Amino acid sequence: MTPVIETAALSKRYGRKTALDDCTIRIPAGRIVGLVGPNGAGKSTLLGLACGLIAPSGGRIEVLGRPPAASAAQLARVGFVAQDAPVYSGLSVADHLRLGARLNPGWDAGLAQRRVERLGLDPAQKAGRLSGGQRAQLALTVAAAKRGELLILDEPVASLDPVARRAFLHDLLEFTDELGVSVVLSSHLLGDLAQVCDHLIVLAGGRVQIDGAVADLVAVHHRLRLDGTGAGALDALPAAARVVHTERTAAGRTAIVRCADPVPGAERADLEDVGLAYMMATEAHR
Ligand SMILES: Nc1ncnc2c1ncn2[C@@H]1O[C@H](COP(=O)(O)OP(=O)(O)OP(=O)(O)O)[C@@H](O)[C@H]1O
Repeated sequence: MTPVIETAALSKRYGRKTALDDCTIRIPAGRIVGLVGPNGAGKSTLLGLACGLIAPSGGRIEVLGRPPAASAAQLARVGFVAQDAPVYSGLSVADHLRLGARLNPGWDAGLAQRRVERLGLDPAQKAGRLSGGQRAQLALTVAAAKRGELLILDEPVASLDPVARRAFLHDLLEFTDELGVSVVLSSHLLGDLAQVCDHLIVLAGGRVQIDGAVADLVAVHHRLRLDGTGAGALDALPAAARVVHTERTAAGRTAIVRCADPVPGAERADLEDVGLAYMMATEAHR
């Protein structure tokens, strides 16, 4: 199956600033991908490249097997919601749907209508008067009703409270299942991503730190509690093990260890442990 996004040595520079460097990833179809990284890691840059909004400085990127934004037909295959869920504040909910219908050849008016009704959005309400959660849902509705094959969402839940975030992500899961669409969403909220993502990409310092199916990543990462300096436990690790990061918290010191074999005394790491360990390890080396 054609990957939804495939890059090779992709880079993007803004003047002398390298925002993305030597990025090589392959995202299979049908995944819900969490893209995480600290501020300035290059997440929006990677998503902008995937949408064809910006051009690479080097390397190659293909989206659904073609260069991004190669044609109007290619643009119609990708739904994009930029950071802060942009909507037209002077236009009503119904105006957004009318505009979507006019601009998108594959517009699914029934889907848009059903979502607006189910979310309880008043069609006559101006978008500028909607809550942050409702605006995010409206932007997602417009992107979804394009009926593309890939949805790219840049920090869609950043401004939402925990209850609205949970509702948004639950809804996203339901309709991606229904539409069979692949999703790439960036977020700082690893706990939220753990609820919905089956593929994780960690970017830090403009570079991909880790990329893979969540099930594969958690299978080879372990959380090891350390006593005192932890020297004993770390010395006893299998030869193939690599300590990704150690951290001191109120509960004591913990190491996140990468190892394909079992690590005696360790627990299975979760998506949050893995994402955070790679981000913090990179920051610690800067
Ligand atoms: N148009 C631009 N001109 C110059 N530098 C830019 C531009 N856009 C991004 N950058 C720089 O590129 C780097 C990556 O930015 P990017 O917005 O991709 O990061 P991000 O991971 O999305 O960050 P955040 O989580 O804060 O949204 C940053 O150092 C940023 O300052």
